[in-house]
Parts: sequence; C-alpha cells; structure tokens
Amino acid sequence: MRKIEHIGIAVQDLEESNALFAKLLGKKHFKTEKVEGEAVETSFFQVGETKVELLQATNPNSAIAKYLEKKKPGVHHIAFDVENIEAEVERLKGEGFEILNETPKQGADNKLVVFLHPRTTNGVLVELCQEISVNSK
Ligand SMILES: C[C@@H](C(=O)O)C(=O)SCCNC(=O)CCNC(=O)[C@H](O)C(C)(C)COP(=O)(O)OP(=O)(O)OC[C@H]1O[C@@H](n2cnc3c(N)ncnc32)[C@H](O)[C@@H]1OP(=O)(O)O
Ligand SMILES: [Co+2]
Repeated sequence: MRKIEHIGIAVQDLEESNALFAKLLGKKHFKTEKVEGEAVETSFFQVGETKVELLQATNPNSAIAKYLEKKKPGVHHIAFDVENIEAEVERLKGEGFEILNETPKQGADNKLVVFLHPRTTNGVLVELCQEISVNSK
C-alpha cells in the first residue's frame, strides 16, 4: 500500500455535500464522475496527497443506496493506492482477507479497484486502487 488514495464518504445529496465540503476544506471539488458499474455519482476534493471522495447512489441497487438504508451518511470506505493490484490481491488472499471482487473493476478517477469485505478488515470497507496507466489502455 503506497498511500491513502481517498476516503469515501456516502452522501444523500451530492450538490449539498459538495458545498459543505468546499466550506470545510476551503476549496471546491476538482471533478465529478459517474461510475455506472457502481451506480454512483462521485465528486473529488484533493487534500494534500490524498482525496475526499463523495458518493451519491444513482439507483436503489447501488451499494451506497443499500448502505444508506441502514446507516447514516458518513465515512463509507478507505481506499489505498497500490502499485500492482493483482499482486496485492494475491498477497492479501494469502493473509486471509476476503476479496469481494478478485477481478479488478473500473473505478473512478482512472483507477482499477478491488474491495475487501469489512468483516475481515476490522469493520472497515477497504478499497484498493491502481492507476490505469496510459500504455495499458
Ligand atoms: C467509485 C468507486 C471508486 O472509488 O473508484 C467506489 O468507491 S464505489 C463505492 C461503492 N461500492 C462498494 O462499496 C462495492 C463494495 N461493497 C460491497 O460489496 C457491499 O457494500 C458490502 C461491503 C459487501 C456490504 O454489502 P451489504 O450491505 O449488502 O451486506 P450486508 O448488509 O450483509 O453487510 C455485511 C456487513 O458489512 C457491514 N457493512 C456494510 N457496508 C459497510 C461499510 N461500508 N463499512 C463497514 N461495514 C459495512 C454491515 O454493517 C454488515 O455488518 P453486520 O453483519 O455486523 O451487520
Ligand atoms: Co472509492
């Protein structure tokens, strides 16, 4: 794990939360992006080396929608930047962590992502992110 790539925060209303976090952080989000595969719309704030990712569900089947059925808006996951996501998945499997999607999937902000089940990570939903480099497209 090279650094915390982002902190994912589940929100009910992206526009409202964008305005709140702009006040909190003293800067506006630098992008919004829909991720069809996760049925979310995201917005990103750069905070030093890491980011804050706000996530709003775009349909009721979204993991974010399901989360907000049971829990209040708040910190949803921690994402770590990794050099080689396949190698990291193998390493973590060997360490006994439960991988939710062994095959990396498309995330936001030009990343391939994998999630670990929170029941094997002390109750924290963990996301691994690998930058999709230009020559691997
Ligand atoms: C755009 C992308 C990106 O950055 O590139 C994203 O981040 S997309 C971010 C959205 N996509 C994802 O999160 C994809 C991965 N997430 C998932 O597959 C799911 O949300 C699960 C983590 C498997 C949870 O699914 P679901 O809520 O249906 O299962 P469940 O209700 O049985 O929950 C199983 C247990 O996990 C707990 N649980 C659920 N969500 C949790 C969360 N975010 N953090 C910590 N614990 C969590 C529940 O309280 C429950 O604990 P108890 O059994 O003790 O009650
Ligand atoms: Co994320």
